Amino acid sequence: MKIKLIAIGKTDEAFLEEGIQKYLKRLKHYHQVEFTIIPDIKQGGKFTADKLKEEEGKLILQKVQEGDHLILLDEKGKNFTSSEFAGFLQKKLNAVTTNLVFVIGGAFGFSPAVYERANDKISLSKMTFSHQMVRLFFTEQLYRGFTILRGEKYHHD
Ligand SMILES: C[S@@+](CC[C@H](N)C(=O)[O-])C[C@H]1O[C@@H](n2cnc3c(N)ncnc32)[C@H](O)[C@@H]1O
Repeated sequence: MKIKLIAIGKTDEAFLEEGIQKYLKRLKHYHQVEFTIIPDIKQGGKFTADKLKEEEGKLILQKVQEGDHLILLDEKGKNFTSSEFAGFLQKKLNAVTTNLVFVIGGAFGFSPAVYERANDKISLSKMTFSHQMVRLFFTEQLYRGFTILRGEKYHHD
């Protein structure tokens, strides 16, 4: 089973890309994690927010295979401490036999179709972050989660 992380649009800041790559590299020691970027919709700036979410949603759902366990990163999702998130991750690793797919929405979030397909919604904070920054925050939290599960000295409660 792979862990997949999907985001919309190229990471636009070198300082974010550097951090994301740093945690993806560290994650290799724990699990197979695949990061996929869905290219921005051409002329998307001319779309309404709802239309853009709908088109992005179609592309997101094309990447999700039948049976995949789809978890949305969403500011209105379940809130965890990092240790609780590690527990959530462990439960998914035990129970899910298909891919575990985490998705970060586009600048306006997700379409109703994506919400409908989702198995879980998790939040990193009640605050809203840019979809660019969430990539870095989440890869770090995923890494932190694995270190907690292994009892390594990275996280200190
Ligand atoms: C700028 S936010 C979208 C905000 C909002 N839904 C809207 O109406 O515009 C872009 C994406 O970043 C992710 N995101 C932002 N803040 C988050 C948080 N606190 N926890 C988890 N994901 C977050 C979500 O995937 C969200 O769809």
